[in-house]
Amino acid sequence: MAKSKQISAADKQLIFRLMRENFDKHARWYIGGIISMLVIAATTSASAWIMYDIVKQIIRGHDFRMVVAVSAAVAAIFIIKGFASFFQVFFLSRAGNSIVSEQQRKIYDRLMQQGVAFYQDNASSDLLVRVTHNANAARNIVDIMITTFVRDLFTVVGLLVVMLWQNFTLSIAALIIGPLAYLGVRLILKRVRGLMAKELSSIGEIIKVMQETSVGIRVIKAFSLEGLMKERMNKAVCDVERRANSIATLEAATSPIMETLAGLAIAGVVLLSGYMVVHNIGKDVEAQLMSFITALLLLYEPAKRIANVRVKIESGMIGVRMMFDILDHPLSLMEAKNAKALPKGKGKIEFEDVSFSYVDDHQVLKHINLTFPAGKMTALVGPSGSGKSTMINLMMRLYDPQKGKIRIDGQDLRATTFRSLRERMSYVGQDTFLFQGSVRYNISLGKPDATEDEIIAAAKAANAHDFISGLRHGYDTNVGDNGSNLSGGQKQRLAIARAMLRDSDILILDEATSALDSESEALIREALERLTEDRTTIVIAHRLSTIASADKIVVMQDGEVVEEGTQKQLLAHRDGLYRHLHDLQFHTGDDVFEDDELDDMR
Ligand SMILES: Nc1ncnc2c1ncn2[C@@H]1O[C@H](COP(=O)(O)OP(=O)(O)OP(=O)(O)O)[C@@H](O)[C@H]1O
Repeated sequence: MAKSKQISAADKQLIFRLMRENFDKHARWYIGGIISMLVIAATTSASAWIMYDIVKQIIRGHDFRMVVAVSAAVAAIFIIKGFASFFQVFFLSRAGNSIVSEQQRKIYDRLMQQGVAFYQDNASSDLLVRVTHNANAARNIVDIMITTFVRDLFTVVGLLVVMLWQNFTLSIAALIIGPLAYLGVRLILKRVRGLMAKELSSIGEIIKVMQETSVGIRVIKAFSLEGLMKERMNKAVCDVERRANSIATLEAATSPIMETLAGLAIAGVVLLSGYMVVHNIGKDVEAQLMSFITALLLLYEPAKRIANVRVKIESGMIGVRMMFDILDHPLSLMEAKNAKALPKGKGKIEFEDVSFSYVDDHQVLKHINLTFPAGKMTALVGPSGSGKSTMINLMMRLYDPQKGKIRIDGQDLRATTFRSLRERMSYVGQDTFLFQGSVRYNISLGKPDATEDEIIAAAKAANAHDFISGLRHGYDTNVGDNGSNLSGGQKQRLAIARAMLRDSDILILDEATSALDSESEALIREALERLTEDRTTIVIAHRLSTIASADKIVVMQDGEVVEEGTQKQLLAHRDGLYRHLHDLQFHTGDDVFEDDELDDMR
């Protein structure tokens, strides 16, 4: 962490970058805001200056017209200042709100570019804090920088000119407190930094507990984990409360320091000026002193804000740093500069000597050489952890293999644009994810410009139309949070309808392992048969029916392909792994096997 003495060079660069990136876009608002602030600074100084004329006219004035002119000037100064304050807020809040939305868009765009690996390394609660809190921190820093260094600084300079002009000796006496105030604030800075970082991580923990509660509520209830969750939440909430208190105390601690110093300075000035009046030193001394003391009193607030600016910047910089961390985080998966679209083809997929590991010391796939024939169904089978899902992850280019090549219709995936690759594929997974919205919306995600007829045809082909028609609002029924208003089998059929609508020539299917009731299972099986027809299909197969209808079966073990062939060929291998897996399932009487299918297989 940087020393407390100065804002670190890295932070200065970030602030500069933040200002540069945001100033151009919102120049109109900022220029309006800056002009308003200059007017505020000028009118504030003028209001101190005019005290001289007020006192002079009242005490010694013989010309009533001058008195009228002075009072008109006073009114004008205050009216102008009032309008300038309005425009300052008007312009700066527009710029500020626009910065927040701009930064949030930028962060989200960057997150969208990141590969799956990034999301595994970063907790979603942490990302949430970054999108919500940190974008606001960026706005605050820009606001603080501009108001402090334009409005407050110019006000202070204007008032200092008034003071020096009115009485040089008193000015020097009063200004001795400046360096003392600076020393006082420095003491506070260091602690604020550490506390802010900790407070943010506690806020992240609150969000994490809340997310886990919402997603895992069934498990929490079933295992009576309410107490445990409450304890976690309580701890996080207390941490935030404690740190917020400490930060507030520290920020407030600048007040007694500043008030004491200001009190001493003003008392000193009163003493000195009293002496001058008593001994009649100087011309129009009373008028001068009124103007001087007004300027000194007006100086206090902006000077305090300037002295405090580092504490404020320190607090905000934690969020800004976190924001730039995300914006500058290298992309885990990049599209090649000269990437080409994947041309329409039959959908043949080849793995050539592919090796892959998620983490350095654990190789998950080892030298895979394999072809998935175009227009045919290939089933991947093998024990849990053998690498089946990883094969699919690589095929969709969610990760890149460390070694070897994957080609679709002869084109290397690394030389292919993400969009064209993903457009050629549909994916139906074990856990169907549904987005907040209607049934229609969720199906249409397969092809956003689909017509109503196409959506209904896809739902019919997926055996989903009947149940959808029976829902309260038919296709307009809201599916709830991640489809919570639908059953597992219904959700799966919606996913199949989505893939039907997409009508891509490669289909990737991760079959559900969880048991469905037999009617649901039959409907899904029938829908899948329709979906997989004449498509290159790669399926992680758990059901015997799927394996039996596959054109090719690939058996995996410990990241290697140990057998491949048709069902018949593999069963003929008495000592083969497939034969072993098959016998194991058969003898356990797993209900996914049906007698007639087993007879067929033999
Ligand atoms: N994101 C990840 N980070 C690190 N290791 C992972 C990750 N995903 C999977 N693995 C590891 O890679 C290996 C292969 O996992 P994979 O999910 O491909 O197996 P699988 O055959 O699909 O298993 P299952 O049938 O249980 O789904 C396992 O040892 C697993 O622990």
